[in-house]
Amino acid sequence: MSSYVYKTTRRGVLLAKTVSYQVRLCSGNFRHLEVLKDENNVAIVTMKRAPVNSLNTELLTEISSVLTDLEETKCSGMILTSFSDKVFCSGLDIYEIFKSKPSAIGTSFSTLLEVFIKLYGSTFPTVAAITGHAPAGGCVLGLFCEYRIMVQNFKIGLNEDQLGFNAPSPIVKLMINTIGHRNAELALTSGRLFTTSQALQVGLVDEIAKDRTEAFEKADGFLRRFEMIPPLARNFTKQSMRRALLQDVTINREKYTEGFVSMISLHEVQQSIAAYLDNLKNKKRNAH
Ligand SMILES: CCCCCC/C=C\CC(=O)SCCNC(=O)CCNC(=O)[C@H](O)C(C)(C)COP(=O)(O)OP(=O)(O)OC[C@H]1O[C@@H](n2cnc3c(N)ncnc32)[C@H](O)[C@@H]1OP(=O)(O)O
Repeated sequence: MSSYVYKTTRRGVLLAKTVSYQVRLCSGNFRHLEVLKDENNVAIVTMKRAPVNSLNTELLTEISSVLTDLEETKCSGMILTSFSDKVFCSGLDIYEIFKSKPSAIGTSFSTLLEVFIKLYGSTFPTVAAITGHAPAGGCVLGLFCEYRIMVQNFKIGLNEDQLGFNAPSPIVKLMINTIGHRNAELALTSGRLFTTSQALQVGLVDEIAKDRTEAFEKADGFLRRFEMIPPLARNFTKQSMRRALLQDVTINREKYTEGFVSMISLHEVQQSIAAYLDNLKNKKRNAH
């Protein structure tokens, strides 16, 4: 287990260096996730696929399976976060969509849609504690949650156009629902990554935190807003707000997957991804 775990108290979530009697590690054999639950049955799900939490099929499958477990055990809330103080999640694992077999691209995307259905449609309240950069699929994970708290001085957004492909329509809808049509169109067509403060201004995130500890305090504050709200009523309202998009993704999952695979497999798109990866490597080289 990592040296830091999150100790939850009635007064808020605090960083602690040791496992408290109040916090228990969930059962389940996860390679890329740590799942802790407090005495109030709030789960803290920490992605820990070093170095940048890129979403490969294995990590996505683990997230999906945790979400099933949290539903079954009637979890009262969930905080999704990262082990890293630099990157929340770097999006889909580019190496699973670059020069890959259509079946592998399809599996990866379809598993992301499974996470969409379970996380966006969860019966319990969800909050993302975004402790670092959240490009593309990283931003998407945040958007699946109900509330986003982001540590200052990082970047978040849907930069798919920079890689040479477009964000699929359920993601476009999610972005429109969150920041409005005009802002979404401007952001998506340019593959814009927002700084934390720009993201707050436009409504892509709900609160800014100065560091991880504050992000957790605020996440806990968000979950505690519902202490006096009957969970059944809360969930009915949530589901009614999210039903249309959830039904669309559930019914058309296969169609969206086929569309994504066809688009990613195009020669021009593969060329753009190659150029993007070169650029990423050059940036790293020049930084050293
Ligand atoms: C209904 C669902 C619809 C979903 C629609 C589609 C959704 C998503 C599509 C995607 O998510 S495509 C992925 C897009 N991701 C990005 O553009 C992010 C690219 N990465 C970065 O910008 C940076 O790496 C970072 C995240 C800001 C971190 O920067 P840092 O300087 O800390 O680290 P690096 O040196 O750049 O990277 C370290 C190491 O990780 C590799 N890497 C980074 N991102 C990815 C990734 N997404 N997939 C795979 N690998 C990644 C990077 O190449 C470095 O590797 P090495 O050079 O060390 O081998």
